[in-house]
Amino acid sequence: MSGNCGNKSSSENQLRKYPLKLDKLPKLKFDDPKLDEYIASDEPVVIQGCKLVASTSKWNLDYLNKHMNGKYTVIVSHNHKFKYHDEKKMATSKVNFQPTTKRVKMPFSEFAEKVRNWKKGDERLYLQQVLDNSVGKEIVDDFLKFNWNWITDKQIKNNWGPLTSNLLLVSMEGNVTPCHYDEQQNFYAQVYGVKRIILFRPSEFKCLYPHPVHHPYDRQSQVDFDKPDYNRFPNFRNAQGYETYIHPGEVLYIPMYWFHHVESPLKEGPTISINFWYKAARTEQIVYPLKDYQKVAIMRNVEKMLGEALRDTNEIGPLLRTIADENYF
Ligand SMILES: C[C@@H](CC(=O)O)C(=O)C(=O)O
Ligand SMILES: [Zn+2]
Repeated sequence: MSGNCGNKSSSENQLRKYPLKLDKLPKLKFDDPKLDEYIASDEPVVIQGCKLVASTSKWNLDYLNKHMNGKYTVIVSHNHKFKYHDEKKMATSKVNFQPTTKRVKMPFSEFAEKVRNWKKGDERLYLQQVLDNSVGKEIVDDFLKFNWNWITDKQIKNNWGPLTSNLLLVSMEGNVTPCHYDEQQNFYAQVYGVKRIILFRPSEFKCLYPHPVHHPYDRQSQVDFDKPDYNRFPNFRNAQGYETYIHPGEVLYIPMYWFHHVESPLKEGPTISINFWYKAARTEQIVYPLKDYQKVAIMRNVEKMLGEALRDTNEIGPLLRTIADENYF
């Protein structure tokens, strides 16, 4: 792998430039008493030394190639962006939607070979495989040796729901997962290489313009960070975000509903990460004032309810404008 991943400056000049004001995220040791306060208050933080995925310290492309002998989910993109689309919503969506990526099943050996021999102009690949028993015995053994005590302690302490999945993420250098939010809590563990993650509070919703709920790009920002359209998205100029670079062994807590943009540095080889998605805690008692993510959840429910009531999702926008329009009040 070229470049010195440990040196942030080598990663920095391998990064794409965005017109954003970004503060640094805190990095805390796993036994820092402040850590649990961050997680309990849905604030992102990088955790060091928790050894969550210490059993993957020997993982690299060769090791995975040796022990993953099946076919795995690989996303293919004709550019560096891997914007997620909901295939179920493609079927029901009223918009003329053309996805920019496709999802294929590919032997790991073919994936590794294409990554190694990639040249400018080739399609880009991003392996995104749910860790299940389709991977080899050694990988399962490594999985069983994750620091489940540590992460289960966090799950219970914060009253989270069940672990829904672990996604194994093997990215080519330079790949980008554009800005989006998820509705689950996420411990994002870095295994190999350095990854850059830019995050925004749920309250930055107005600056990031996520697609409508019924759109296949639901939860994804409409703003192209590489060339923002300020006429359509003027508030993007005021987006206030955070940035961090996570190194092997570090774990980033990405709170649910926080927007995040993830990228692998341009010329530092493939990166490997594993995420841990947990269902959110059930809201026992509603406390006012509501949190910003609760307001995003309410907006989502209004869109869903209107979609059901109106049937034609093209009518949701005009009806909301009628309600919001000052002529009405
Ligand atoms: C898939 C991942 C992004 C990436 O690793 O490229 C992500 O968005 C998440 O774990 O919530
Ligand atoms: Zn995500």
